[in-house]
Amino acid sequence: MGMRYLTAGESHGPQLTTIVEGLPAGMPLLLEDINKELSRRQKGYGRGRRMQIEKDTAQIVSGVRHGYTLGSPIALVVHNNDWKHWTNIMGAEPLEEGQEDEVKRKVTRARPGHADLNGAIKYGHRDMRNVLERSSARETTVRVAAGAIAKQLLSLVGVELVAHVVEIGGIKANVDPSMSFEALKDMTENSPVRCADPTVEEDMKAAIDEAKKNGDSIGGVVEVIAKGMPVGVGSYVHYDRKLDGKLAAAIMSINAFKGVEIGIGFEAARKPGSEVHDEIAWDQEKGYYRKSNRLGGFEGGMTTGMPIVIRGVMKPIPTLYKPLMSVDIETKEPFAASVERSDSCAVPAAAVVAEHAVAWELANALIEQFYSDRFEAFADEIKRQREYAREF
Ligand SMILES: Cc1cc2nc3c(=O)[nH]c(=O)nc-3n(C[C@H](O)[C@H](O)[C@H](O)COP(=O)(O)O)c2cc1C
Ligand SMILES: C=C(O[C@@H]1CC(C(=O)O)=C[C@@H](OP(=O)(O)O)[C@H]1O)C(=O)O
Repeated sequence: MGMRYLTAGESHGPQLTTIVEGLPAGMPLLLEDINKELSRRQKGYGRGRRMQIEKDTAQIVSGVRHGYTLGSPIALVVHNNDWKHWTNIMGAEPLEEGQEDEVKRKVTRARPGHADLNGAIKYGHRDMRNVLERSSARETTVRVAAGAIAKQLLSLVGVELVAHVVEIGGIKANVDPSMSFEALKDMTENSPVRCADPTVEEDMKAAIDEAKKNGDSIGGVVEVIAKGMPVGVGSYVHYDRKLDGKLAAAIMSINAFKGVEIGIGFEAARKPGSEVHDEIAWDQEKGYYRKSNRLGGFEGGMTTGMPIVIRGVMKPIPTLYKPLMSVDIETKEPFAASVERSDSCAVPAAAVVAEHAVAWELANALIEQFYSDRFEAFADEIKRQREYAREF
């Protein structure tokens, strides 16, 4: 059995919660490992005022003692600072007489591109706040917290990840593809936005400013690279065991993501097979390896041992200051959507989310394949697999 996690929490409710279950006992885990990732998710040019209100830090409320996992479920909580402005609007208790006027009026105007209308119809909510509170990407805070635990597990068994922004609003970062993983990791330590030419980063910022000035928003492409996965994780034997499929689903599940590529991805459609597949070689030190990595670390739904390279496309933020036309569900009248507060670009934050979504799937795949209730035995099993695969 693998790991699992649940998240709960509304964007303007008191807190976000995650429960992570299925981790072996005895794994070192520090709160600072999680908080470091939460703070990375909050950075990035183009975010709205909400990010100035929140200073995301987690609290571990179960499953860890004196810096080690216990094998019991790990529960984490992140408090929403903004909650204090929303206590009446978001309270769990029924409203008292006369209180209705105090709370903000119902949200009845659906934003194109958001979950508002479909969610309202599906769940029968006449107040779309009941939809937007949970469909908000605020939830990605605790996905990152759960992913940070996964990242810690991966790092302890020799798997490292890096995430970076490939393009924003059509402006490409043009990071040198031959750059080493370690150099890319160093370069993106403080920000996933790093461009071959630093002036390009300024161009990206200018494009975000321009979009904002026009009441618009822009999207982009992010890339996650994971290095050090052992060979043969995942499986070809059944569709739902294919690890590349699980990773694609994980990326697509992030708010506003519209496409996924592994390796050269869509480019493979335009190239002959001889320029797509990677030649196989062996040497004493590395064991089996590929001379190139155009397939991004996967053959047959299983890891090849080469770096996993996965990209995701984030659409522009749907809440726009320049209104798009929509319909009010109370009056059925058309209206031009207006907004109080929103991000104009969240691609850098989304890169950090993508990294953690990938980390979760990779850690889970390792747990499924090499599980032990004791972390040490689990890590030893992975070491043995590496030796076995090298000599095979
Ligand atoms: C980090 C991050 C921040 C986001 N910020 C906003 C925002 O401020 N306003 C907004 O309308 N959408 C924002 N989104 C996107 C919406 O959450 C998303 O478009 C919406 O939930 C509908 O889901 P879908 O786009 O996947 O169909 C953000 C997404 C991410 C990943
Ligand atoms: C709160 C976060 O992102 C939010 C995601 C979001 C949306 O609609 O997805 C809308 C905005 O929320 P608000 O309306 O409160 O400003 C963003 O700030 C976060 O990333 O932590």
